Amino acid sequence: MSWGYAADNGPDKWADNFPVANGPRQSPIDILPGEASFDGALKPLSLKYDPSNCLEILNNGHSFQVTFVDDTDSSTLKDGPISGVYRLKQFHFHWGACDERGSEHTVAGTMYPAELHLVHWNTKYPSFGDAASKPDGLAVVGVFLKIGAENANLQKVLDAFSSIQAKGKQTTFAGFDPASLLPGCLDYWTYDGSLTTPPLLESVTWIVCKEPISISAEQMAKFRSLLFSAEGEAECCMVDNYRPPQPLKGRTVRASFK
Ligand SMILES: CCCSc1c(F)c(F)c(S(=O)(=O)NC)c(F)c1F
Ligand SMILES: [Zn+2]
Repeated sequence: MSWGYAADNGPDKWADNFPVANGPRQSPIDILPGEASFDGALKPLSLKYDPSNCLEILNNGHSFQVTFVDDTDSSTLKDGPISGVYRLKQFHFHWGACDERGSEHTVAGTMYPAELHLVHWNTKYPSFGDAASKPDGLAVVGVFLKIGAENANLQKVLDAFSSIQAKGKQTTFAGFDPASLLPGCLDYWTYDGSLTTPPLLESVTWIVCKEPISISAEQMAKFRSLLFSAEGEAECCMVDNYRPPQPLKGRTVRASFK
């Protein structure tokens, strides 16, 4: 049976097939602002995305993701805590069955209803797949979602959900600007971590934005209309697709802000 988020294949079982689940730099973590070290050497994030790189939206059975053409340096992440150029590969979300849970990172124990992940790979390596196995291979920008005003930019993504309700469904999705999902303030925490889904590779420089973006309760409910299950299978709502916080194991979390 493959991994998932249910009792019999969820986060507590992942170590059976992916022993790195108990490794030294696992994600997510609980971020304690009072214990983060301000680092004046950290640069502001430089995110430059080209909406024409946006390719398609798909339900991969664990989340939905929007994938980007990544054969040139037209949608990139630079500066911040990283060196070199990282290319945007895809973005996806994690969310809960109710507004009280759903994010992967927590802030002093506070869970948000959802968390956006923008996945980038280091162009010092020839491909995403190659980078994904290197300690400095990936950089993921995490953005918390909180319940509030309707998010018109996010609505463009939600409007595509009818075409990707079941696992394996995908449809073209063009001209979307992922920068429209970023908060106004790009203050961030950063630490060395991992993918939060199997294979849980310890190759991610995490960049978690302090400021959340807003989503309305109705929009959040729409996330929960997606299915983990494929067409023809017993319907299983796609909810609670988040891994809980993992041990810090001596890692330092740095802050780009005072
Ligand atoms: C080899 C995975 C294909 S790309 C991908 C992904 F699909 C994903 F879901 C996460 S995550 O661990 O869930 N969130 C940080 C990633 F990090 C990724 F890089
Ligand atoms: Zn993720």
